[in-house]
Parts: sequence; structure tokens; C-alpha cells
Amino acid sequence: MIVEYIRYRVPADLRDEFEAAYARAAVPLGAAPQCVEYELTRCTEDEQSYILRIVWTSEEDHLTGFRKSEHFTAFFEQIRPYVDRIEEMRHYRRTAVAGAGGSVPTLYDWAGGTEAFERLTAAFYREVLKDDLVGPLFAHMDPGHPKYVAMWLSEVFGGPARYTEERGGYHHMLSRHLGKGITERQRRRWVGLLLDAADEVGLPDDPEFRAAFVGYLEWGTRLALANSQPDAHPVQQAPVPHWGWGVAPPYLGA
Ligand code: HEM
Repeated sequence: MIVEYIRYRVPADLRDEFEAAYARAAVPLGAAPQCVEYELTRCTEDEQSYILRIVWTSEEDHLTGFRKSEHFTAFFEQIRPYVDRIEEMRHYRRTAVAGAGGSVPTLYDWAGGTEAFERLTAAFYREVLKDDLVGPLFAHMDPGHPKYVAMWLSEVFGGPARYTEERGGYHHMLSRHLGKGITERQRRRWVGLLLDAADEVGLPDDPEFRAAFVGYLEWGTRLALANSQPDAHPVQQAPVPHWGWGVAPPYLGA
């Protein structure tokens, strides 16, 4: 992906027209398959200064794909009157310096941290071991297993990277599922028991947290099932995934 910045200087008397033209131009821009996202911002300290940021799938996709498409023709028709107001129009490559700020708590913090995930997995595996469908899979489980899974979940949801540092990371987790031949009924039971345990130990039950939590469980258990099949050839090395709030951020009050 590549980020294009277009800086405009637009006199105050053209501001409304300019923004209206961009609102129309945004329709074909947003429909272009080469466009990942876009945003037009106006400077608060200098209201004549605008920056349009467009994230493209690649520089080449922008220059040879979009520029030769009917989306470009429709886009350009709207913004043509402002082309001579452009002060800079260049592509920028992202660097490794990027990240989220502290304004939104992680799912890990929201859940109550390591202690909450340890309570969760302790209650969960107590029931798992008694369960007729999934219990046999865990008959020889390591006594530390509940804590290891709590460590994994903590890392996934934004807590410390202890599973990576102390337990072998993604590769180790994967190796524990290989060849287990997990069935769909077992996967469903596993998810059901984990959600029961979440209620039992009082994990937050607000819609946003539970939606994100269940989203991860659906994703993770479907991968665990697929990777556990005898004919599976999963990726062997990968980072531990990081799961966020998705489309419904936490409700932090009005
Ligand atoms: C989001 C979904 C899942 C996560 C995050 C997860 C996580 C883990 C982790 C981290 C380990 C390795 C623990 C360690 O030794 O370090 C593990 C092992 C294991 N998992 Fe999963 N798992 C998931 C889904 C499932 C499902 C659906 C099943 C079966 C129904 C399953 C069955 C097992 C078994 C049998 C082991 C080996 C236990 C032992 O003998 O020590 N897992 N899992």
C-alpha cells in the first residue's frame, strides 16, 4: 500500500464549492478498486490549506490502473477546476513507525488483564475436562495448559507478549493442534463452553466487548479446526495475531 498526499490552497470564497466538488468526486474515487481509503482535511490554523490523503493498493495501481479507468474520468471531471491550486501531489511509503494511541483501551485491559483471562481459562478447562465431546481431546493435557491459553489470549487481545517470549509463540500453539482432527461439533462445544465460562467468571458482557471476543473465537476456532485436519499444511511461522475492537469501539460514556 502507498499513501498519496495532495495539498491544496483554496481561497475562502471557493471553500464551499471545493468541498462540494470533492464530495461528488469521492463517489467514483471510493468505488475504484485501487483505492483503499481517502480523507480530505482542512487546516484549523490556516483554513485555505487542505490535505487530501488517499491510500492506494500500490503506486502502480494508482498510476496505471486508476488513472486509466472510468472512475478517474468521473473523479477528474469534478476536481478539474482546482488542479492549479495543488501545491504538492506525491506518494509516500509507510515506515515501521505507526501504531494506535492510548485513547481506546485494549480488549485485554477492558476484560480485566491477565488475572481475568486466568480466571476464565481455569473455569473453562474445569468444564472441558468433564465434557463428553471435547473432554477426551484434553485427557493428557499439561496441568499448565489453562495458564498458557490465558497467556495466549492476553497477548492476542493487546496484553504483554508473554506467549511469544516464554512459550514459543504461534508455532508452538499451532503444533499443539496439528493432527488432532477437531470436528465441527467439538469446535462449537469448545466455543459454547468458553462463553459459559466468560459468564461464570464475569467477563464484561457489554455488546462491544462480547462482539469482538466472539469474533476472535469464531476466527481462531475455525483455524484450529482447519489446521488440525490430517491433510492440513498450515503456515508454520507467523506472529501471534492481535485482535482489536473492529467496527464497534467500546462505549466510553457521553
Ligand atoms: C480461538 C481458538 C483457540 C485458541 C486460542 C487455542 C489456544 C491453544 C493454545 C495456546 C494451545 C497450546 C498451549 C501450550 O501448551 O502452550 C492449545 C492447545 C490445544 N488446543 Fe487449542 N485453541 C483454540 C481452539 C481449540 C479447539 C476448538 C480445540 C478442540 C475442540 C482445541 C484443542 C486443543 C488441544 C487438544 C490442545 C493440546 C492440549 C494439551 O494436550 O496440552 N483448541 N490451544
